[in-house]
Amino acid sequence: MITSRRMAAVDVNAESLGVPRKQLMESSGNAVARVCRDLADPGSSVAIVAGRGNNGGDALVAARFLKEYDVTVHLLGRPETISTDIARENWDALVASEADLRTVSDSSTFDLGDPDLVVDAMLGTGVTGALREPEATAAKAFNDSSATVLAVDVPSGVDADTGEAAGVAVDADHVVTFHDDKPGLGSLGCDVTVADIGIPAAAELFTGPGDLLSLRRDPQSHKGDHGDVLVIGGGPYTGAPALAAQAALRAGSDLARVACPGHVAREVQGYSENLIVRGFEGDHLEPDHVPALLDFAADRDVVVFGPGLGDADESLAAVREFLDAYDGTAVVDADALQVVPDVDTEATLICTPHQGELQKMGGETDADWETRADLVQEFAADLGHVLLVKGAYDVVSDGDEVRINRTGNPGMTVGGTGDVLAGATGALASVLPPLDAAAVAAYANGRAGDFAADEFDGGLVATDLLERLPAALRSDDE
Ligand SMILES: NC(=O)C1=CN([C@@H]2O[C@H](COP(=O)(O)OP(=O)(O)OC[C@H]3O[C@@H](n4cnc5c(N)ncnc54)[C@H](O)[C@@H]3O)[C@@H](O)[C@H]2O)[C@H](O)CC1
Ligand SMILES: [K+]
Repeated sequence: MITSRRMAAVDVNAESLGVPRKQLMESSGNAVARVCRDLADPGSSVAIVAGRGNNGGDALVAARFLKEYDVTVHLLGRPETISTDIARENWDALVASEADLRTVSDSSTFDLGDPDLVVDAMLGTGVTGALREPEATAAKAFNDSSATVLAVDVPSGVDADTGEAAGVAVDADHVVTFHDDKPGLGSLGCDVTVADIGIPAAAELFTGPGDLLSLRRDPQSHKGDHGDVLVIGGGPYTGAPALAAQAALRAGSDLARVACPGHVAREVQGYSENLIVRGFEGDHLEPDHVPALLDFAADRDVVVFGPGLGDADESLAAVREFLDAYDGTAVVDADALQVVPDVDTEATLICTPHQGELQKMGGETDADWETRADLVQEFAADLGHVLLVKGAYDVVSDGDEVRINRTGNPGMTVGGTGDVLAGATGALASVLPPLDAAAVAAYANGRAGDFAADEFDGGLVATDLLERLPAALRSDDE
């Protein structure tokens, strides 16, 4: 099963792998034609009803493949209003080929005729709200006709994720959907064919520019909608919590707070006036601090636990106590990771170990990334948490799905890049599901590192990543 949102991401990732959308449309159209041949005998009449988006484009391709049928193509709207270049190119090819074409400018000019088969390609995953005209009139005509109705990707007017319709929708006999089954189709009671349209498995497995699409902001949003992240760390190290908190801001969090020992607090504040810093007594985290930290964490979206914390027994005991009682979302990094296998927590954890830390947690690793991916997936399932295991190929898994990130470069072995990643993961976990947050953070952190390496090669430092995170999180596909 794949949601519309994930499908849109995978589509862009396929494009970045060198498989353009027009090629996918050709495969989709071919698949539509194959199902038409299963549903209607050669020589029968087929009405292809195409909308102005890519769903319509799929069916315009199908028209070229159905030479042995009596095909009429109805375009809902004027050709100038076709909304994508690839759909328009396929329309133009039909015009040049003198296919039997009708354009429907308004609902009064729509005449379905009496076809044996209707191909519903009015709207696919691009639908918003109830069907407008002339689509609504056309949908009623399909539903009233005795023709077999084949829907392209999803019956027009139906939400592919929920199976619900905001108003009138096409009642299809059969759906040919692309790449993978859609969650909303099962409840419709029609036959579903899933057609492979040649999207490489790599477009789902490897993070890519499509993964950034989920970060688009609602223009109506308010302060706090994009995250309030609390970094708990510092002690032996002072730079690490400051880097993590600044990374949270650069990755889009509205607020970033740091809770750390008092002497660290002064330094962290000195690094950046953008941070809200709270010091606690003593020179490292102790169990006595936990009740106040739990209170402080309760109103935050995500806690990032571990940067610069050190591995004093008392600090690790405090991490254990905190996680035992905490039920929010936490990114766990650095020395805090080693307690994760022993805690019984209600919290949603995203653990960000490098391979040494993974082994310290009881996980296994391997030089071959595919084997490592299997091992990480199994270990994530055992732990019941999301793992982001850092390496030349980062492996992200929630125990069910696996994503691999290939951005990044050897210059990133410099100190502090892991703290940046942990902070960015915290910010993204305020706005995305945990697996997506980890995958997008790994992708953007590596991409920021690649931008920095263009300038500084092996001399890049962690603060270079901070500056480049916003650009690394920006989608070029808008
Ligand atoms: N990788 C893939 O999944 C591929 C999918 N393909 C097909 O593309 C469609 C999605 O195409 P898109 O252009 O994004 O959207 P639609 O064609 O569904 O619709 C856009 C079109 O419709 C108008 N519109 C929106 N809502 C309404 C409404 N309620 N009433 C009337 N009109 C509406 C909007 O203004 C646009 O003009 C996917 O389903 C697949 O079929 C690719 O071909 C191959 C790759
Ligand atoms: K459709």
